[in-house]
Amino acid sequence: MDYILALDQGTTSSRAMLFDAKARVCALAQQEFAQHFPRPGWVEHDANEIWQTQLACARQALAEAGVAPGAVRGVGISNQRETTVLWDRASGEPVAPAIVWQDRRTAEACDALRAQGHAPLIRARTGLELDAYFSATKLAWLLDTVSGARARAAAGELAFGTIDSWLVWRLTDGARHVTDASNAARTMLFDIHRQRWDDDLVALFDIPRAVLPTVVASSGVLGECAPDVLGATIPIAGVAGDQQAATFGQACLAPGMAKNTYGTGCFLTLNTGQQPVESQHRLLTTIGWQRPEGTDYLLEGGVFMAGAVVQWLRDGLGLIRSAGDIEALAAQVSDSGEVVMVPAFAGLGAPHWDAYARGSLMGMTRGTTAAHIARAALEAVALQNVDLLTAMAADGAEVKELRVDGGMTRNNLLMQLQADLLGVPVLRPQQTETTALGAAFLAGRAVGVWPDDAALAAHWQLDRAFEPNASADWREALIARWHKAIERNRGWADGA
Ligand SMILES: Nc1ncnc2c1ncn2[C@@H]1O[C@H](COP(=O)(O)OP(=O)(O)O)[C@@H](O)[C@H]1O
Ligand SMILES: O=P(O)(O)OC[C@H](O)CO
Repeated sequence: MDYILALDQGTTSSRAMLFDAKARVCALAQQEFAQHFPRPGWVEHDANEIWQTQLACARQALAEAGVAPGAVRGVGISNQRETTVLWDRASGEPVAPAIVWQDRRTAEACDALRAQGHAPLIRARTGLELDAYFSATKLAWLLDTVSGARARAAAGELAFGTIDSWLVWRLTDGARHVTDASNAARTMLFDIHRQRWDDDLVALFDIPRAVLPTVVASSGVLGECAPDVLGATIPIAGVAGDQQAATFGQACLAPGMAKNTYGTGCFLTLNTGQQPVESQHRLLTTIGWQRPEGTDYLLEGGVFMAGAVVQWLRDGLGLIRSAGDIEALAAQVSDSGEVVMVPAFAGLGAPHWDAYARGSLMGMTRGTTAAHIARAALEAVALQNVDLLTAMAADGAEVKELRVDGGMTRNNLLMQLQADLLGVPVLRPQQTETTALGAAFLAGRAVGVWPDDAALAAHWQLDRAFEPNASADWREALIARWHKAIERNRGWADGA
């Protein structure tokens, strides 16, 4: 039997999964690691802890499955994107804590670049919105702030990478300093059309070239694990950012196919084939995966708060004891009693991009209960995705059905609400570990475990389809009320 080991390095935990050639999970290991919030708006990770937890999970998955490392045909990596690591090439030690994608410390630097008129160039080259979310300003901040870093970087002593680069560096014992095109596309330094580092942007952010990794394909052998890391010289054969990997794992391999991942936030991606679609509605254009046969592009919309809203109802308000309880609570009422929640706790992402919006609950009366608030929270998650799909449609990219994954998709009420509010079927597959599966697919295709894309698509099995089943009047009323609430939230925080 052939095996592929998938490493899924997420924002809050590292996971490793061993898949067999039938795409079945043979073992799964997971370890959480520490989140550091040294100042308001700052989010940091210890890159060494990321590596240690990831390595421990990989070893544990192999041990639990009882599979000899030599039987693993390839390693695939999917990772939290944008998070920025800068390390010393000689010692292999990070020179500072990793700056996480959620970190807002460079928001003002982005405001200044916007005021200088750089946003259109950035969008044209990278497909991205000028925002602190992406790696470029984080890397510039590290180079400016860590003593001596810029000079050492220019002298070739330091290496920059997103988490994929960092893991490959450690897996290969420093032999390979690479990133795949889907991760490079999230740095705000990469020309997604020519598929190379962009000279103008590298100059704009004042990044020494020597610090950048070599960009490689998302599917293809890019190096080998050093023998003492996992006990054999296993090829590293697939790498992609986690949302791109999940799109691949959902077998959204043809233009027009879309998936939405409901985790802490929501990330909706639509495959637009080998043509990048330039959004006129503030969605992101990004590389899905680069392969020898070509590059597939995605349109992407991300919202910051989805499952995190449920966590807030649990931990912040104490309305529920566990995340799953929200379904029964919200089902006690047939509507939210006209209560609207705008979950802009960390500003609003696509398509609104308002860093200064803040969360609110509106429309409450003396009759409002916890059940109404719970229902409004689920509606808010679904309504944020309505805005994303509407923006995609306005960009000429129609979504006819939506494949879903992530922890929140267990919630049947939310899935039905989503279908009703979108007006398209929502399809939940049996295999919801799509991120790791996508990394395994990318690696497995490269080393011949699966002969073609049709073999991947054959592994997608439906668990349940949620069909839209609501009147247009109901839908339009909810969406109109939602937009009214969004308008009241814009620019709420000081500094706007
Ligand atoms: N039954 C449920 N209903 C609503 N939300 C849920 C449910 N189960 C889990 N969640 C939410 O899903 C999220 C976990 O999903 P997961 O895919 O593991 O997220 P991530 O990978 O971003 O950590 C949590 O934020 C949790 O609040
Ligand atoms: O680690 P996740 O699953 O929350 O994903 C994070 C995204 O890659 C951020 O862009």
